[in-house]
Amino acid sequence: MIDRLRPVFQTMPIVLVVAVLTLVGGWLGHVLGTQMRISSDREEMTGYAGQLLSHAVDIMNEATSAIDATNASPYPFCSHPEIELMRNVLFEARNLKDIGRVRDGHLVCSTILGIAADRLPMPAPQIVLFDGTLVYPDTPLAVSDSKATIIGREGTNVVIDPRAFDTLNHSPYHYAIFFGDVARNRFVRIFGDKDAAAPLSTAAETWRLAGGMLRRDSCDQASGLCVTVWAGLRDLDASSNGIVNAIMLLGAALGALVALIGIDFRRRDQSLMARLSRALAREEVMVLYQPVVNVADGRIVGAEALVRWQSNGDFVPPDIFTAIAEQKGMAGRITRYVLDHVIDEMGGTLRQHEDFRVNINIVASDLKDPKFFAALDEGLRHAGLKPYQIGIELTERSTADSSAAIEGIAELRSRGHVVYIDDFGTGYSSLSYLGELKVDVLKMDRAFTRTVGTDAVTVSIVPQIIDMAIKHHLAIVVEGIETEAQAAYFRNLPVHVMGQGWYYGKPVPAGTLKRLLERQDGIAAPGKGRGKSRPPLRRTGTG
Ligand SMILES: Nc1nc2c(ncn2[C@@H]2O[C@@H]3COP(=O)(O)O[C@H]4[C@@H](O)[C@H](n5cnc6c(=O)[nH]c(N)nc65)O[C@@H]4COP(=O)(O)O[C@H]3[C@H]2O)c(=O)[nH]1
Repeated sequence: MIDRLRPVFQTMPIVLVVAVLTLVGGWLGHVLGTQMRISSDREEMTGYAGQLLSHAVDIMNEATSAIDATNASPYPFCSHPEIELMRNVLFEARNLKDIGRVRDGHLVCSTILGIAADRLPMPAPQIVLFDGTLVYPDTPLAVSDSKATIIGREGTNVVIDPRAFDTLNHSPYHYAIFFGDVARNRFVRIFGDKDAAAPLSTAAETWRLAGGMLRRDSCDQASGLCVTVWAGLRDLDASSNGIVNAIMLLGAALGALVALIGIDFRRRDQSLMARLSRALAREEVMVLYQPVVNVADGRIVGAEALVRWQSNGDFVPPDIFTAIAEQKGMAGRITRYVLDHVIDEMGGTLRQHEDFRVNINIVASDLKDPKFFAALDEGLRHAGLKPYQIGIELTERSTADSSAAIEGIAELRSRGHVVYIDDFGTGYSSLSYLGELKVDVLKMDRAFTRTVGTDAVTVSIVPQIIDMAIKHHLAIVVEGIETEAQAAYFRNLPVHVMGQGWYYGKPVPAGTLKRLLERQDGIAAPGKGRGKSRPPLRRTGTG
């Protein structure tokens, strides 16, 4: 039963990660889509309110002009010529339904009524503006059963077409137009929704999101008009649900994609580690040796062991797979593999030449790993080598956990190993930190070597690093020497340094290194010339 369920348990975390990231992506998409929707709704409402206001301004201008033209009539009050004049004025107006003349609070004549048989009383205006303009909103008309807004001044009234805004209806928005004395916050609704609440403020623009409504009020002091536009969020949702849903789906799809890419990366890492594990077990990983020379005379005094691995025919850079192996807890296996190969392949040479040294690279976790220390002891004892013949290289990164690094380094040195700080200058270490770490040798990163012979500003750091290394009694290995100019620069320094780089030799198999050594007197023939170029074995002075 458990076996049958195993695949389900194995795939469950993947399904969970994909589901969670899909939901998170969908939720973010929804939030983003809603924000975009609200901002586009706002934009649309602003445009709509602008159209309403400009139409309302046109209507009020028309009303004012009609009133002025009628009041300027040269004819007797409500005479036939005056009514004729009023009809001509009305003919020119697009949004007015009637023009009438008023005396003592009564309508006496109008373009539609002609001369009223009975004088019709006008209701009290709802608002009287400072220039004497009277506003009668929603007022029953004498000539029909309908109601309309009437504006009057100095004995003339105009009836505004109650359908003047019909062409501007725009679902899902509602609107209302207010008119009055904006500065004193006194106005009445003259058009639009009867239940509309008065503007919340007389500012040029006010937004309110409450009660499931998005509302915009805007007032224009010059014309005395305020426009209020609002819509229910649900109605807005319905009109733009498509876009929000599309963005939400896109977010969900992106979330799922990120999850799948992450899982694929993890699988690749895992399968890379599975392949590395197989390659180590089958001894398919090679160890090459790069000569370390005495820069003064170019003689090989040691070597650095470097791993080489080809997976499915492709070369995998060692810094990449060792870093992944470190994350996956597999780096210790590589270290022990390299150590075993160094002892197997170079043990004879090391026994023959006691002042020759091969360095191995280790990682932070090795410093705390009893298996590593046991393997070192066992390897040295078995091969009959001196501890100082196996140098230990640690990158600056490996020493980030300083207390563990200090302890591990002290342990290695107490056993007689020479400890190198690798790629110096690229990471964490300051020279004072180096003092605390108490290593023996500083390997100056090849980034600094590259600047020698150029105008690069960083070249000025090289003498500084060397000076401070001397002050801390550290020996120096310069990495990445590629040209004669670089070699000459370091050869001519007043201090003795070791060097490593393509100029002296690329990493080569053990057999090739041994042949190089055979060509070199003093190494090829033990005793001959020995001691001419000893590598720095121990830190001197305070160390
Ligand atoms: N451009 C240039 N490059 C030069 C020159 N001279 C040497 N090199 C390269 O510089 C690197 C020196 O090794 P590293 O600083 O310890 O840096 C090493 C080390 O951090 C890591 N590594 C290699 N082998 C091992 C190993 O066995 N264990 C662990 N933990 N890390 C290893 O991978 C890094 C890269 O190793 P490699 O690719 O072998 O690259 C090597 C070497 O091939 C030169 O003149 N010019």
